[in-house]
Amino acid sequence: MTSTPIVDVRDLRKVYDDGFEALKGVNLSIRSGEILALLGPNGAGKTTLISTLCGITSPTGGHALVGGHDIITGYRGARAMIGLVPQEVALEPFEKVINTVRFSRGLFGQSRNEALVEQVLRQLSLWDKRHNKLKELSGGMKRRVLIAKALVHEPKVLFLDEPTAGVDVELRRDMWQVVEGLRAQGVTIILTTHYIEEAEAIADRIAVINKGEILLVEDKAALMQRMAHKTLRIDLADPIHAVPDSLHDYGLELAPDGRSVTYHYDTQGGNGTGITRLIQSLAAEGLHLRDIHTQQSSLEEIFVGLVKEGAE
Ligand SMILES: Nc1ncnc2c1ncn2[C@@H]1O[C@H](COP(=O)(O)OP(=O)(O)OP(=O)(O)O)[C@@H](O)[C@H]1O
Repeated sequence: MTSTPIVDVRDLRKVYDDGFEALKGVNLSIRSGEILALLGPNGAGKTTLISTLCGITSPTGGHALVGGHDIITGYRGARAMIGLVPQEVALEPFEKVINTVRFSRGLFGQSRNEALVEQVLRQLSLWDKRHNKLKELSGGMKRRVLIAKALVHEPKVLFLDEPTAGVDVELRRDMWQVVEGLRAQGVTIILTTHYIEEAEAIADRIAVINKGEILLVEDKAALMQRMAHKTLRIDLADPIHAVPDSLHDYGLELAPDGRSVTYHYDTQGGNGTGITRLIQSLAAEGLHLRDIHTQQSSLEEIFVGLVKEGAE
């Protein structure tokens, strides 16, 4: 089933004034109601992509629609649907929490809605601090204020640029809960992160970006499935020319020098890994083992591999 994406990015390009090509034809369809994690190393283009979709930076090529509104020709319509929590904490230090959140609604031309302001502040555990000045808040609370500002105009699509950069583990988990809660309300969430753990914890899908190009967009569950895949390399005491017929069912790969065989297995398989049986079968064939090595393809490895490939 294909439904219309809430954010549809087609061949989006950005060349900065100094000639730097930060987005090299990005294509990305974001589904309504999903949490998409945009994962990439420093300088990959994550902020540029988000800023472009939010109308802060102008693209130099391509198109993007947010809720069916073109980000350039339908700027107002697109912007009205979007909430942005920027990476940098830029708040007026002497302003009170509740006022800064109220003003945010006004900025979008929306009428006062005290009930909503209260709801958002409570949701982010800021209600007790509502009369505090921003300079009196901790770093983590300031980040929550940024989220409150983004939420108070009831966005359908929320961009979070590195929401948990530099915050402690506990607050990171709180933030994840906030994000989950928003998703439950039907908000589509796009978050950028360096933390693979964060993408693993909350994303429905993961997009990997490097050097201005999207390298992969995949359901997290499918990526995790790949993670469950492991390989076992068995070094043999004496080289062999061919895998004995009796070992055929294990699907072993023989190294070209005949000194090792590789076995693939799944840690989530229902019938165990088969390793014990394999080792017994090797012994029954009179093959002696010199060493064994296991390897797991983690999301981290997939990510590092992709980024390295892209660099070549
Ligand atoms: N105004 C600008 N002028 C020229 N180059 C820029 C400008 N803004 C960003 N860049 C470059 O574009 C590239 C992408 O930057 P961007 O901030 O989008 O990356 P990012 O993926 O968000 O990185 P990080 O994880 O470090 O925040 C970088 O090489 C950066 O130096």
